[in-house]
Amino acid sequence: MNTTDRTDTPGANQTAVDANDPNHVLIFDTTLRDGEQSPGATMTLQEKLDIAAILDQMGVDIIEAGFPIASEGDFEAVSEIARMAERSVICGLARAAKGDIDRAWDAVRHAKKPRIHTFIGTSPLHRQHQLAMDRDQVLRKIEDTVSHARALCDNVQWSPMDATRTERDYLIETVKVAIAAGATTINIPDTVGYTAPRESAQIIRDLLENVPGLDKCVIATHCHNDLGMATANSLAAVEAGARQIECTINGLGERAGNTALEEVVMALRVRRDIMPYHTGLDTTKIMSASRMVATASGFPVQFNKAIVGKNAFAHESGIHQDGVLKNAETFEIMKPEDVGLSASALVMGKHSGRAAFRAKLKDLGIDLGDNAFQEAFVRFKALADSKKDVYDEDIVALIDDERTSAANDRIRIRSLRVVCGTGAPRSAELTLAIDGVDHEVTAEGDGPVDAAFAAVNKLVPHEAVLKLYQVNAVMDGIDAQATVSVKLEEDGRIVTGQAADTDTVVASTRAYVIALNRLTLRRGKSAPNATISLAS
Ligand SMILES: CC(=O)SCCNC(=O)CCNC(=O)[C@H](O)C(C)(C)COP(=O)(O)OP(=O)(O)OC[C@H]1O[C@@H](n2cnc3c(N)ncnc32)[C@H](O)[C@@H]1OP(=O)(O)O
Ligand SMILES: CC(C)C(=O)C(=O)O
Ligand SMILES: [Mg+2]
Repeated sequence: MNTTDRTDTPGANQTAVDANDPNHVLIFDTTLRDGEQSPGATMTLQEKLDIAAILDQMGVDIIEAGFPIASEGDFEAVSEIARMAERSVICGLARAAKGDIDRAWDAVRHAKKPRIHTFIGTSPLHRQHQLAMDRDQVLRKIEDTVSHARALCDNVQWSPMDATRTERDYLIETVKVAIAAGATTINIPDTVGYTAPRESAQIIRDLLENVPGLDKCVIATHCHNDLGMATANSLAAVEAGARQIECTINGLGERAGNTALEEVVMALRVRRDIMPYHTGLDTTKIMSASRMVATASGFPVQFNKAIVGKNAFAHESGIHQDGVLKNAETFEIMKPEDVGLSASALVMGKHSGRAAFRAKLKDLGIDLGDNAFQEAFVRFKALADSKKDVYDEDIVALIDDERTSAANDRIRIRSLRVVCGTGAPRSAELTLAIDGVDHEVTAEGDGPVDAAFAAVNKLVPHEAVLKLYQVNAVMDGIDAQATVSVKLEEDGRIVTGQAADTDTVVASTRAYVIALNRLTLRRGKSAPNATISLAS
C-alpha cells in the first residue's frame, strides 16, 4: 500500500511518554465517552463539565470527552470541556469517516492540547458483518482517515476495534498502515472483554516485534470487563510495553464496564515493588470523582467494589478491627487517605469484638467503668444479633438506656409476649420480678403497648398519670431501633423513663418500668420500707 510515512513527525503537543522516564504510564479517561455509553448513564452538560474538571485537576493525561458526531449535545460538551481544560489533552472520538473526523476536530480544536481518536473494526466479524468490507478495503480506509485526521491535528490516536479477535498478522498490517498515515498513539481495544492477561501481553509484544516505528508511538490498552479481567489485562499490557491505560471512573462502561481507573492507578501505586510503573495522578481525588460519577450516571457503586466501594476500607470482624486498631497495615494494603477518605471505618456489627467496641465508645466520647463496659458489650452483641447495621446512634441509645436503668431496680422485666394484629383482643403475658420474686399476669388492651402497660399496672398498681409516650426510630429502615420515652406524674412530681430496643413494645414496656422504678425510689426516700404497691 502506498502511504506517506509520517513516523518522523510525532505530534508537537502530544502527551507522550517521556523518553527519560520509560516507566511513566499515561491515564486516558473515557468516562464521558465509553462510560456514558452504558445504557441509562446519560449525563447532563453541567455534570460532564464537573467530571472533566475533577479529572483535569487529578492529573488525568487524556480525557476522552465524547463522540462529537453523535449529537449536538455531545458536540457541545466536548467543545466546552476543550475550552475549559487546563492540563489534560482533550480527545474526541470519530469513526473512520471524514465527516466524523471533521466534527471531532471542530469540537476539540479549542483545547490547549487537542486529540482526534479515530477507529474502525478490524476483526473478521466486524469487517464482514458491521462494515461489509474486505481486508484491503479496511486498510485503505485506515490510511485515508488517519491521514485526514493527521492533516487537521498533530495528535491522532487510532484504534482497531475488536483488536483482540483480529487475526494477528492482519492486526500487525493495520497498525503499520495507521502509523505510516500519521497516528501518534496506537490503542489496542479488547472491545468485548474477551482476552486474558497472558494474551493481552502477547499481542503488545507481537506488535512491538513486528511493527517498525511502533516504539516511537504511545501504545495504549483499552479493556472491557465482560469476564472480570479488565484490570489484569490492562496491567499485563503495560508489562509488555503499553504506556497508556484507557479506563473509566468506577469502571463505568458498556455491558460489564471498562477498566476501572481507580483500580489500575492504585494497583500500580501499591505494587510498585513488582510493577515498577507510575502515573502522575493525584489519587486523593479518587473518592470525590467516584461519588460525582455515581451521582451523575445514576449507577451506584457496589459496596464491595475495589478502592471506591463503601466497604473497601471498612472492617466489621472483631479480629480485623482489633488488628487495624493496633496497626492499620495488618488488614489494609493502602491508606484510606490515599484515595481521599478520612479514615477507615470500624463497622459495628455482630462480628465486632471488645477492642472495636471500646474504640467506638471512645470515639463517641463515652467513658464506662469496667463492669458497665462489659454489660454494655453484652447488650451491644444482643442488639447486633437482631439488627443488620448498628449505627453510632444505636450505641448511644443503648448506653443511655443502660445508664438510666439503675442496678438496684426493684422491678425488672423477666419476659413479655404480646399478641396483636387485626382483630381483638390484643393481649400481653408479662412476668415481672418484683423485689426478686417473679409474678406473672395476662392483660388486654387496645393495642400491644396498651396491653403491656395494663399488665404492668396489674402487678404494680399506681395512680401516676401517663403524661407523655413518645417513640422515635433511631435510624431509618425496618430494623431501626425504637427509642421510647415515657413521663409519669404523681402528686405534681414527674419521673421519666427511656429505653431503646428493635422491638417497639419491649422498648415501651422497659421505659414504663424504668419510670415506675424511679417513682418507687422517690417514694422510698420518703418511706424507705414501703411495699412495692405504688398505689397511694
Ligand atoms: C466499541 C465502541 O465503543 S464504538 C463507539 C460506540 N458508540 C456509539 O455508537 C455512540 C454514538 N453513536 C451514534 O450516535 C450513532 O451510532 C452515529 C451517529 C455514530 C451513527 O448513527 P447512524 O448514522 O444512524 O448509524 P447507525 O448507528 O445506525 O449504524 C452505524 C453505522 O456506522 C458504521 N460504522 C460503525 N463503526 C464504524 C467505524 N469505526 N468507521 C466507519 N463506519 C463505522 C456502521 O457500519 C453503520 O453503517 P451503515 O449504516 O452504513 O450500515
Ligand atoms: C472506540 C473503541 C476504542 C472502543 O471503545 C472499544 O473498542 O471498546
Ligand atoms: Mg470501549
